Amino acid sequence: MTGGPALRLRGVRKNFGEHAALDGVSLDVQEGEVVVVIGPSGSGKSTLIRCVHQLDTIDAGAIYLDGELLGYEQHRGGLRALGARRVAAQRSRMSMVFQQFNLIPHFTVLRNITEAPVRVHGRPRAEAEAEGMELLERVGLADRAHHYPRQLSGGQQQRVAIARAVATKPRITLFDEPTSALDPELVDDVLAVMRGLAEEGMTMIVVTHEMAFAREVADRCVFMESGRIVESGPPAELFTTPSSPRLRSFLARHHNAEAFASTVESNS
Ligand SMILES: Nc1ncnc2c1ncn2[C@@H]1O[C@H](COP(=O)(O)OP(=O)(O)OP(=O)(O)O)[C@@H](O)[C@H]1O
Repeated sequence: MTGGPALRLRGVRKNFGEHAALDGVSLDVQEGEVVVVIGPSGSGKSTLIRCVHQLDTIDAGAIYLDGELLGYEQHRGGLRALGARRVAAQRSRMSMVFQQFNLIPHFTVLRNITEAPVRVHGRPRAEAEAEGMELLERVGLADRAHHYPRQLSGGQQQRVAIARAVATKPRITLFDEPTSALDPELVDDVLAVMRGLAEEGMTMIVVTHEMAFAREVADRCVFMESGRIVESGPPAELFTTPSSPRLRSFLARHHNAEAFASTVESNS
């Protein structure tokens, strides 16, 4: 730990062919901060956190975790890419929760959670299991510890995936639209688990279309468009007095969609 931000992005660029999915993104995430990334489809939100987690390599700029450059090292006055083992070691200090929960089907719920702490972080199994049970308690699934993923609903599987992500005590947890593959009635339980982690001071970046979650839980909201951060700030400011016209029209579209959904709900 450095006393600086937990995560720092400077001028990050990611190209897919001719197209810049990230076009010079700079962002600091402080320890304990919850940053929620919003923006239209294709604006680069997922690419941003995939680059942080080193699932995608970057084409320019730099990303630092606790002051350590990710993916590259100084070599003969320039930079060279790190080997796979060192990248894996850096990645093991972060966790990511995906849209699709990807639990290992032939492992029990508890084993899904303890596998990385035991195999990657060398924790004694008994200790990892005790902590795994505590985590399951926190996500409301202690009674499912010895079930298999197929015996759980999508929302329950996602809560297990979140417990798995935080079991390694990551410096930062990245969420990529964690509720968008779920039936609407399962979304709230997952968001409640994430809200609990935020209240405990976990450092998080959350990509989501859940505007109420962004408004209520984010310390800072980042609005992206065309691979750039157009505006960022505390949600109370961003949502009430957006300065960019693009953010204003994005919020209006979402507001209309939410108002429509609540009318349908109250009429049903
Ligand atoms: N593997 C890939 N190959 C080619 N283009 C890609 C790839 N991944 C993303 N892109 C492109 O990069 C841009 C940013 O995509 P990204 O998935 O980051 O957007 P997003 O804001 O997360 O969108 P959504 O809200 O729809 O998930 C898009 O134009 C997308 O088509």
